[in-house]
Amino acid sequence: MATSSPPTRSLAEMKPSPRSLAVDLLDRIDRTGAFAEPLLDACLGGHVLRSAPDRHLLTSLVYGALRMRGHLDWIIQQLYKGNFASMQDGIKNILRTALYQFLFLERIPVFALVNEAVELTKQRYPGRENLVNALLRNAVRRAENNDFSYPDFRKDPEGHIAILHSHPPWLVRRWIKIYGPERALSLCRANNQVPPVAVRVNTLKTTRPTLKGLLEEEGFSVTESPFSPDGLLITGSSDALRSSAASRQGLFILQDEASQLIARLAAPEGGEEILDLCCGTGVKTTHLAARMKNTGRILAVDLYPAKLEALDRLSAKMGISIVNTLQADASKEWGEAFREKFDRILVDAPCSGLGTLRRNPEIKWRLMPQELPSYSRLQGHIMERATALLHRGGRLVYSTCTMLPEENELLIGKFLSRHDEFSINRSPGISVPASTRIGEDGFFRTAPDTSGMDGFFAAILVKH
Ligand SMILES: C[S@@+](CC[C@H](N)C(=O)[O-])C[C@H]1O[C@@H](n2cnc3c(N)ncnc32)[C@H](O)[C@@H]1O
Repeated sequence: MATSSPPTRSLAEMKPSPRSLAVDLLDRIDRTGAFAEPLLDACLGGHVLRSAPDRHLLTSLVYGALRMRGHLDWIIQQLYKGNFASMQDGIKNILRTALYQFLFLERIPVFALVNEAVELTKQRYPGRENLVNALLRNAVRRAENNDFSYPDFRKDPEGHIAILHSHPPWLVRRWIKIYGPERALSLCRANNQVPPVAVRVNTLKTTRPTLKGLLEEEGFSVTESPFSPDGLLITGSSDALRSSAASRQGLFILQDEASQLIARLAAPEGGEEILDLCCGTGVKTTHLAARMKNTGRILAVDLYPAKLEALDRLSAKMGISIVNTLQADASKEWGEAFREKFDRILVDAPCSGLGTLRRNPEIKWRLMPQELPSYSRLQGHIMERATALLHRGGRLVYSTCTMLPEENELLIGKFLSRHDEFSINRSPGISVPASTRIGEDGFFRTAPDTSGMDGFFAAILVKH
């Protein structure tokens, strides 16, 4: 990919239209490797855009252009005579956002989107506006005449899915091999849908019916989540939800339903000693604490101090006092003081994240297949270290948000072959909606195409 940067302009210097901001954010995502969500939050939080439709358009453009990048780039490459790989990334993003609007959003007049793309190019890449104009007008004309011939699903399922449903070919090939072409198609289709806005109720401060009522009073349309007993699904933008009074009071946290089920699989009880080995910013740690009614103790470990600081802030906001944080590398040897100390351990392992492509579409374009073995290695090392820390009879939950066997079933299979003191807990005593996601092999799985939840995997292990 070309790495040359556009002339730098601060947000303040730019015309604050949703389209120019979308291009700016996409450029930053490409240049810095940042995730879309925090950048969008910061941009929307800065109130550069005031009207709700403009804020919504910005969000749709950033996520849409990322989700459909493979499809959009394929179209551009059908029309561009030069070397697409060496086209400036900023020009690619101008073309992608304009084309995305034309192909996937309704009620945006063609002249408006072409004119704005051309104007933006004039400002940022003077001399290239004719190219952008010609490419966009050509793409619009050919699309209107149904003049693009996409690969046929029966003859070339990999090409069809990769182009039409916008996933990298290597990943489509992997999923076809694992799940077959039909399932790979439905999974990739689902990955391009806008995910539901799901929140987990902070049961230390309120109840699900009470929070539902409060959010409805604030104007949100709310339903109870079908799988997580602690969840609500909200119609509307997460942007508005974040600035709600209920959010400021720490009455909920944004969390996908599948992710909400993981703490339930760990089934912690009040008064226990829990180890959360890869706690991140504490989305699941705070759920564990709530399930324990804020009694007992949780040691929350992560490699990155900034995440632990965020966890401390979240705990305070949610009224949690039983969490201690520790910055450490969970794949390294632990001291004697920790030996068989814990009743339950959660290893929410660092993983490729391929189950969350609806929410983090940038992952599919960033992840390189050659990186996958390093995830499995790290996951294996962290699990090895965890074994000594759990006392006999204790529960070890391994979870990921990915859908590749080497990070999930195969990893646990190898782990069990090395540790006959562990076995899969087949009757973990958890509530019905969560247990329906556990297969005959004892593994917990969710997927966006089968349940509308993110793709999670978990194994509940017990130490004898
Ligand atoms: C899947 S995320 C955890 C998400 C978190 N449990 C939550 O629910 O918010 C995996 C975490 O592992 C952390 N991590 C990566 N390598 C690690 C290591 N060697 N030791 C400890 N933590 C690590 C990452 O910083 C990341 O926060």
